[in-house]
Amino acid sequence: MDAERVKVAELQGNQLAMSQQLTASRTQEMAQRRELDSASDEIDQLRKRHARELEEQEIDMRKKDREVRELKEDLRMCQHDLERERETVASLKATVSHQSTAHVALTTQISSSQAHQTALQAHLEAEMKAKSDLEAELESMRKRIVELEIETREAETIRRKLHNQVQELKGNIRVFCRVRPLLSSDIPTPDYDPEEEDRRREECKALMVFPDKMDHKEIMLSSSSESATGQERKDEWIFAFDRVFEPHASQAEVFEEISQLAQSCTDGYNVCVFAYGQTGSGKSFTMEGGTTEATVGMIPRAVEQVFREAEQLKSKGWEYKMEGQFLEIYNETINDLLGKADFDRKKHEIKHDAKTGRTTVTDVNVVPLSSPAQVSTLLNFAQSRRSVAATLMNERSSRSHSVFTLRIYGKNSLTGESCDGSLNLVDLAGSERLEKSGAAGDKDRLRETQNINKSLSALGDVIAALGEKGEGKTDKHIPYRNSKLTYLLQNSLSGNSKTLMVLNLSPLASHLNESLCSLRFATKVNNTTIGTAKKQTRVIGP
Ligand SMILES: Nc1ncnc2c1ncn2[C@@H]1O[C@H](COP(=O)(O)OP(=O)(O)OP(=O)(O)O)[C@@H](O)[C@H]1O
Repeated sequence: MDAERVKVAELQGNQLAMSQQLTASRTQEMAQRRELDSASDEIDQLRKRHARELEEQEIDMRKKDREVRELKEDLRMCQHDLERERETVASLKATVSHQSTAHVALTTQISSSQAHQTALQAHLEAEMKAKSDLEAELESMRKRIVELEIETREAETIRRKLHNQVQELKGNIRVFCRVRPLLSSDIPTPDYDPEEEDRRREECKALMVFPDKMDHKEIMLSSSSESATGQERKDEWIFAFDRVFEPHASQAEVFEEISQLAQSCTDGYNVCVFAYGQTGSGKSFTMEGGTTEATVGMIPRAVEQVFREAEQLKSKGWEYKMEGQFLEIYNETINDLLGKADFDRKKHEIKHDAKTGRTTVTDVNVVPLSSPAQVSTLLNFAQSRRSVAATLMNERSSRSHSVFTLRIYGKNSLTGESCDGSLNLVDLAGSERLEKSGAAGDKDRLRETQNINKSLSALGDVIAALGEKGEGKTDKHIPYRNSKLTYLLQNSLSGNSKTLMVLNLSPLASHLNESLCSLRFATKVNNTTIGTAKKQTRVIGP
């Protein structure tokens, strides 16, 4: 039991200790509970603070998130910008590299340009120097030109005088002889026979010979006949003229010899060119010619030459005015070929102005001319009027004289000189004799032929009288009034006028006698000189 009591005491001591311990524990627990409470308060506070802080942090976080997003966006934008900038940089780099290449090239170019510029500068300076030298030279040339122009004008005046002297030395009356070729119309048709053609050609060759192969001044005609005693008789006639043109001579060759005379017109001289010969001998062909360049005749060529000459003389101060008239003399009556009516019925009178030396014909058309083309229109017009007249009066054109006159008035504004010349181109009526003309039984034809013969012999007489006057017989009467033709041409045949007669011949043996008559008439003219040295001519024959 003691043990028990001891035990109980022990237990009670344990219990007390334990109760003390419990109290202590309780105190401790209380303290701890207080501590716990304060800790829990503290925790609450901490929690609250933490929650607040958390909330603040969340707000902060959200703010930060937004900022991050914004920053990200900014970053993205920046990256985009950066990318773009990079691209720009890359392209700029490429440009820069390109530019630097270009720069290098440009630098090279600039330096070469500078070198070129330097060279150009030097060249320019040299050119400027050359220019000023040239200007000085030009100035001296200008002065020289003015001097030369004066000299040229003086030379032109001298040339005119010399040209005139040359023309005078050649003779103020010249005669050319032109034989036309044998034509197909000369061979009889129908029943054309080539042997007959050959025979005629041989006959022509035997009839006319041109002995002077150098100067072409002679023509020899020969014929053989049987005398009464049965002996063969050969006759030869040699004629010499200023120029003889063989059948093959072209219009250009003939004109070459005449062109000098055309020039005299622009120098203020009167020139007459006559075509003389029997009908069909080639007078119209020589004067008017055909329509082609090769066949065009003396009238258009002379007119062309006068216009050309006038144009050239413009540079020497000459200004020309030209006018033309075209008349026909038929049966001693003047007809105006440029008249308006089909057939000229007006009465025309010839008037000479003693003061001016000008000849005018009343009531005729004088056409101002400014170009050769106008002249050819005028010739065609005259030709058509002649054709009308020809149908009205059988073959009239060959039975009348046609006179184309080109008047040329010139004034030189620089030298004060003036001139007044005329070019008369005359297609004379056929020169056949009465028996050949078939006029014997025809009264009208007889009158025509007598008039033609009268005017042609009047022309011969005037020329012969002019020749005598030129040889010293100063009081010699010149029978200009003996025919309308010579009266019309009075002023163009007298003084120091220049006359050319183109004697046209047919090559046919059947025309021998007509040809001889024509040649004798032309020889009479050729032996005449107006005021200057007489020409040497010879005629041999029966
Ligand atoms: N040199 C020549 N070359 C070629 N044909 C020519 C030549 N001369 C004249 N004829 C020709 O001869 C023919 C007669 O010539 P043209 O009419 O000129 O003679 P004409 O003497 O004027 O005659 P008419 O007195 O009848 O007017 C014409 O057919 C013409 O073409």
